[in-house]
Amino acid sequence: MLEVKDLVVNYGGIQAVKDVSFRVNTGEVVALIGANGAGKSTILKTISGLLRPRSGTILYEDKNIVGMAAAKIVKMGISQVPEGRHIFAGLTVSENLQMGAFGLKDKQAASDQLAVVYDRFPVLKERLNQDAATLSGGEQQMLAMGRALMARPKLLLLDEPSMGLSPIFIQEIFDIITKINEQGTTVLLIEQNAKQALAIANRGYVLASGTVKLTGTGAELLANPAVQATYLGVQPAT
Ligand SMILES: Nc1ncnc2c1ncn2[C@@H]1O[C@H](COP(=O)(O)OP(=O)(O)OP(=O)(O)O)[C@@H](O)[C@H]1O
Repeated sequence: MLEVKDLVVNYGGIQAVKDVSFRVNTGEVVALIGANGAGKSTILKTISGLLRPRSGTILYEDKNIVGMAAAKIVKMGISQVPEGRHIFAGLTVSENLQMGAFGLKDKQAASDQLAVVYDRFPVLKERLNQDAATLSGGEQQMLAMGRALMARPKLLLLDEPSMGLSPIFIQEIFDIITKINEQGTTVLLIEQNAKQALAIANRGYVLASGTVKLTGTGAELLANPAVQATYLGVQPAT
């Protein structure tokens, strides 16, 4: 579905992504993990069309989407939930969700999809007239995910969905991601919470300093001593 090849992204003189290649197959959950500053968010923003790479290709369903406008990329089936959620704080829950449907062709499609989103996130239905700013952190994350789902994406990009959430909510968010995937949406997830991300991922890539250092199935990476020592806080055996 998605093939990123030899991606290089700079911010002025800073090379944030040095030479990254990876792929996401239809139906998978793929996790990109890595420390702060490894380049994860930059990669997602480049796929979404918010940043232009210096070089490299991003093939989505066999078309190179580099240089396409972000709105066109959404219409092609890629939606991103940004880091920090970026919900519209002055709008209600329902207004936020309707904003996510801007690319859908007709009102009926939008209202059908709204029903799907309320079914997936009952808490949003209970609060549809509440100002988004007054939602808890976990509810805001659900709203941001619900808004991205309003566009009926084939590929959902999630930037640190567990950030700032309590442990019980983190588990709930990962369970929801699994359910969204089981219902047919392919997921590319970036996370610092490597343990839970790899636990739900079919495959993962470990990034450091702007390049891919390791790849494998979620289970292989969870069992890898280097990943355990660096990202999972496991002390090496002596
Ligand atoms: N707008 C910007 N201008 C200049 N440098 C930037 C900008 N955004 C990111 N960078 C730099 O690019 C590098 C990669 O940042 P990026 O946000 O992609 O990392 P990340 O892996 O997502 O980190 P985190 O987990 O902390 O969000 C960092 O060194 C960062 O300082």
